[in-house]
Amino acid sequence: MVKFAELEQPKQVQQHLPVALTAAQAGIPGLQLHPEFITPEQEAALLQHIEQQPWQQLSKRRVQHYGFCFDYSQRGVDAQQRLGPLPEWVQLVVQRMEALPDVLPLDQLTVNEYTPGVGLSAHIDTHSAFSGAILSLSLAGGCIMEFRRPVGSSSSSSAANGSSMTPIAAAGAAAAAAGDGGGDSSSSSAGEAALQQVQVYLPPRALLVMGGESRYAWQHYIPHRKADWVNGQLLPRAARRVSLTFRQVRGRPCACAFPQFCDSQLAPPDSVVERKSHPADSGWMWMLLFMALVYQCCRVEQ
Ligand SMILES: O=C(O)CCC(=O)C(=O)O
Ligand SMILES: [Fe+2]
Repeated sequence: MVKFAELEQPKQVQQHLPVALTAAQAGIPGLQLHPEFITPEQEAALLQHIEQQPWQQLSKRRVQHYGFCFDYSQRGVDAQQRLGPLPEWVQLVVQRMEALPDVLPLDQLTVNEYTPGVGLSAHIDTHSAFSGAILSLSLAGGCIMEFRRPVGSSSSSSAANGSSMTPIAAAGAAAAAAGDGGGDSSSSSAGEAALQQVQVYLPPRALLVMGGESRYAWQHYIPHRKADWVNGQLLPRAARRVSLTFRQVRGRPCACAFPQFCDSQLAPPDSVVERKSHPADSGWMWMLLFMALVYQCCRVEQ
């Protein structure tokens, strides 16, 4: 079973930050943004097909899975459990996506429905679960998607001058390593680490392609809020945003160029991610034990 890394979101609201409307403005290597990738008619047809399929209710949003099932308890997919090919009604779009640079043949689709106020926690889609680029097609509504990664760990300098890139301080950056459950920033051994953060606006019908560094080294997330500030304009979230996330399920370990973020290339999580604090780990516990010992010794002396 392969896992899906999910991390805490930064707490601060950043209304003042510029929001990228194009991939060039975002400046994240490997990121592509294709506005109006589909027509309003194609969007309506996709929504109609989706509406005829059964939804799985999660705590805050509804989802559908095609190709392979996504196991939320494990935050991963079982590559041995194939549901079947992607549905007929999505094939035309899939063919166009597969013609884009960096996109491998796609065999897994997750449909997410977000209502206003609902977002998605920060994560890097698990390296060992999916090969190559991750694609997200937005339907019905738009939202800001935010990207972040620790400053100074970039393998490419092309990101440095991105107009929408802002260094911020946030805790627990090292937990971005693909280990699961490393999101307790207060217990991270990395302490406060500087992050680069980029906000990208995803309008309906736009296709986002996360390839290369943007897929393997940057966390992405959707803030849980009811409106987005986009360059001075407050855009209320639509009644719903439906996203189609396309991926290729990986059959073998990941050998990407970002081992610090790669669960295939890291040692088992216990040895690299600081475990959550246990009472016995605290200095106070040892101090109490020591005092009890001294007390016992003193009593024996008497
Ligand atoms: O809703 C989206 O656009 C992104 C979904 C996503 O990041 C994911 O399913 O891993
Ligand atoms: Fe994702």
